Amino acid sequence: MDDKQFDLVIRKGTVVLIDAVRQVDIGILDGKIAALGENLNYSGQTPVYEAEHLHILPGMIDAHVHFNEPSLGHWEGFATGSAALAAGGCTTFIDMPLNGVPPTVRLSALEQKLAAAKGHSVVDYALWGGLVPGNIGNLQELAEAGVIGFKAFMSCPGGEGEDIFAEVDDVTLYRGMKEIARLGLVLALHAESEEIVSRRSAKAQAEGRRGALDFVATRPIAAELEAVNRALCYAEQTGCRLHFVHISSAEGVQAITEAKAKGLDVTVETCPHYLALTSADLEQLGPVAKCAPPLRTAEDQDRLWAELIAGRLDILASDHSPCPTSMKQGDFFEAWGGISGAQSSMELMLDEGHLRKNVPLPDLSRMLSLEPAKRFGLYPRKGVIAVGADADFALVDMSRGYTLQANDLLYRHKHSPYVGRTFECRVQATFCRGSKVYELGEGAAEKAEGAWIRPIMIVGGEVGG
Ligand SMILES: NC(=O)NC(NC(N)=O)C(=O)[O-]
Ligand SMILES: [Zn+2]
Ligand SMILES: [Zn+2]
Repeated sequence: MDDKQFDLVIRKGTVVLIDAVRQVDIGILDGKIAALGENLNYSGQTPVYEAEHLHILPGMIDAHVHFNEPSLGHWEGFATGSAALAAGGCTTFIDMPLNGVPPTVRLSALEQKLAAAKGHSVVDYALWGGLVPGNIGNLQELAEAGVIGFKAFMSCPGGEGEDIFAEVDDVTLYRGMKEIARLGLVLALHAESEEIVSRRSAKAQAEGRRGALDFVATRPIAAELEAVNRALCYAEQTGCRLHFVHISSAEGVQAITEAKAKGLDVTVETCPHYLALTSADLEQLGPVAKCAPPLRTAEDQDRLWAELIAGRLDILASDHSPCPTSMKQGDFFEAWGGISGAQSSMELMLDEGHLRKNVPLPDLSRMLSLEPAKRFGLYPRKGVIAVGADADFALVDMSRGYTLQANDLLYRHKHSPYVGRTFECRVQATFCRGSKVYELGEGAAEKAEGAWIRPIMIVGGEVGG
């Protein structure tokens, strides 16, 4: 008997590999991919999932979500947020250090975050720490505990209360970068100039200009570009590795691409909403589509697509920043800034990118899974379909169209700018470490067995994590 034994075989799916798409069987043992190949041998008792009509991609690694626990679980929590991600083909997320209270800016807060997550997430997760004025002395304890990197805001993130996540001043940013360089981690930046944004915003509101396009005009591409260039200047001086979150413009991508050519260790993320929605949609849909940086014009969006198609974007992430529906109504300046989109990221990118624009599946998968895994120390365990990696997959039906209804959403609050949108493909099932965490028609798994993943990294020459 040379039959290999597996816990599960996923049979005859069209599998997206790093540089090819092939119809193969996947043999899974102990949560890992144990074999890949045409017509694997296995015993008659082995459970089989028939995937002949499905594409199989590495599970998305969503490097940018805000799940708001502890304290703001009534906005979104690990249970509902992770269920929505599973329904969207995501198998690992990295939770931002805000808008939970306290924000994840010191060890005690990280412990509260971990306690809130434990036993509630259906997919795996890693955590961001935060860099804010006054906490540079806390970065090391957070790094040692296993955060994936640090996040800072160059403009005011919004939110209320005492223990708020504040934007960095330039001195904190510079000194924080020096410390993060020493710790060997990445600094993720929300890059918009507070100076430009706050002045324009105050003026527009004082003059009673409060519509969708008035809001957009307060956060121009120039505000993004100025912040990107200032941060790149500090990165060059400090040697800090940078990751720019949610870059909304081709200009921003180009500045980052030039910095890479100069040898800086920097990566760029955009979000599906900048590729799928425009400022005209914001006018039409209302504050449900409000985010910062804001949605751009159709021409700007075309140029961002051109950057993606040229291979100059590293990471696609949702920036799921949910809130109660009541906070997404009314005035464009007062409504919460943040889009609920986590469930739709992969379907949007497959539909808009692959089915409509012919972006090859391995290229999309690189931005959805491989690059985030590599950048944040999760590779080779995650981010790829290869023998030895975790059995994390999205099974997608590329010919099953549907129109998204609010009731399809598994978020705590069932709003999204994509409700009513028709998708040409649909996630059929999601597996995390070999366990099915979602199936269309059944919903997300009842057992929340997602694990906290710490980065595999080199600190001062020693392997940590
Ligand atoms: N406080 C937030 O969650 N902000 C987020 N809001 C957005 N993007 O509109 C973000 O990532 O900047
Ligand atoms: Zn942001
Ligand atoms: Zn965000």
